[in-house]
Amino acid sequence: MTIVFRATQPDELRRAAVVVTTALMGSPPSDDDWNERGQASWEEMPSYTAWDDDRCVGHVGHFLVETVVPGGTRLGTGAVSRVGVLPTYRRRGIAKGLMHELVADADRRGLPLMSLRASEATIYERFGFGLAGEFCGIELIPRQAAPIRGAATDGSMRLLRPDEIVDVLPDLYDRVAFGRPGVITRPASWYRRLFKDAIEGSKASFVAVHTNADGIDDGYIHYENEWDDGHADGPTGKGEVYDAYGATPATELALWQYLCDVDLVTRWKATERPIDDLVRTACHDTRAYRVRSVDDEQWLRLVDVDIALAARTYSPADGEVAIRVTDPLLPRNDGTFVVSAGGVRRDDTAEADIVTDIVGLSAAYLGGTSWFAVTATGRASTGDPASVALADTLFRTTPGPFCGTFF
Ligand SMILES: CC(=O)SCCNC(=O)CCNC(=O)[C@H](O)C(C)(C)COP(=O)(O)OP(=O)(O)OC[C@H]1O[C@@H](n2cnc3c(N)ncnc32)[C@H](O)[C@@H]1OP(=O)(O)O
Repeated sequence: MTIVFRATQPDELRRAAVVVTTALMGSPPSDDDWNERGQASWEEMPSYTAWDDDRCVGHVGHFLVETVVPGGTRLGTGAVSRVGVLPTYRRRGIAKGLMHELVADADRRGLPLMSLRASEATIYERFGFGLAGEFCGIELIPRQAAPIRGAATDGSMRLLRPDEIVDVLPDLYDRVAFGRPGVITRPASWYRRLFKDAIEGSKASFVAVHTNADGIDDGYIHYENEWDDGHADGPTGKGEVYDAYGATPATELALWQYLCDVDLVTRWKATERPIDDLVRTACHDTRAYRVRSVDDEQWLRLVDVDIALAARTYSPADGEVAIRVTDPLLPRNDGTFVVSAGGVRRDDTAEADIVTDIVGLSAAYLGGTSWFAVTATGRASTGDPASVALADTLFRTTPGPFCGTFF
């Protein structure tokens, strides 16, 4: 059997979609789904397919987005998605061949980063991805949580009409959502998917916008609520929070104060919140905020180490640390990078304080995984624990990384 890997052609997209939905145990797109949204979202994604003769058997692709890195610069990113191989073709190196094509594609396009959400956490390190950020699932009991400390009190909230959402949100998201490293830009075409129920009015799904005292929209919250008839204390309201972005911490907290004031809801949940969520600290009673789960969120791969390291800022610290990196897939990245508060220089002759592979560097890059953890777990080595402490000071970011968008 000879498997051929090649860039997916426009007339092959629907067959690729069937392969991916089969692999991910979903339903293949209906004609309506495909015509309405599906085809367009596949067309905007550069992708590769694997072929056994004329049978499509595997697919990988990446959306072209930007990721905020520490300091606020946005770097071009291949947001990897729709990875799937037919059950009858697994464990023969097909995903490997496709991922190698995709990494090379990102490199050719000049994307300094690749990023993904993994179906299983054991798959992607072999392609250079490191776990760069986690999220937590939480529950919030509004009556216990309020008042939310630090919430802005001089603004106002308004609910968007369903027909306003696609017009208002892209610009608002771009203005207010980039407060953390790891946040990504959202292509305009994603809004109909991300806000489907609020746009169609098919559920009690809402977007509420915060307007500050100067009359400027500076935050929004996307949430749903419903009756919970199965609650032990009798019927009560419950709700789920999706996006909650404010241009300032005070605005973000005002969004949560708003949720606490929504009548009838006795319990909010959110499946994706930052690990260092300010909301927890802001609750009148911090036990009103319960962490229910912690999971891997953002897997990152540095495609161009020179550009990526130069693009981020570093925290104040005395001294410099030399990090030697190896990258079997992209040997151009092999080298020694000397990092200080002032920036980075490449000096392949420098004596290394820390030696790691591209996985270790990618994990530590956004400041979400410590060099201490990378070293202690064998992904990096050092003869000098003080260098590891210095690297952690330099790479630390506050607030920590969070993406918040599933793709
Ligand atoms: C970003 C996203 O889209 S996440 C969604 C990923 N897709 C899915 O989970 C759908 C269901 N699964 C699948 O379609 C396939 O099993 C895939 C895509 C995960 C793997 O495809 P395969 O063609 O079987 O992988 P392939 O044979 O190339 O394996 C490459 C390596 O990954 C390893 N590997 C593959 N799948 C897994 C897994 N699920 N868990 C752990 N290791 C795995 C293989 O052992 C192999 O290791 P090696 O290089 O050290 O020998």
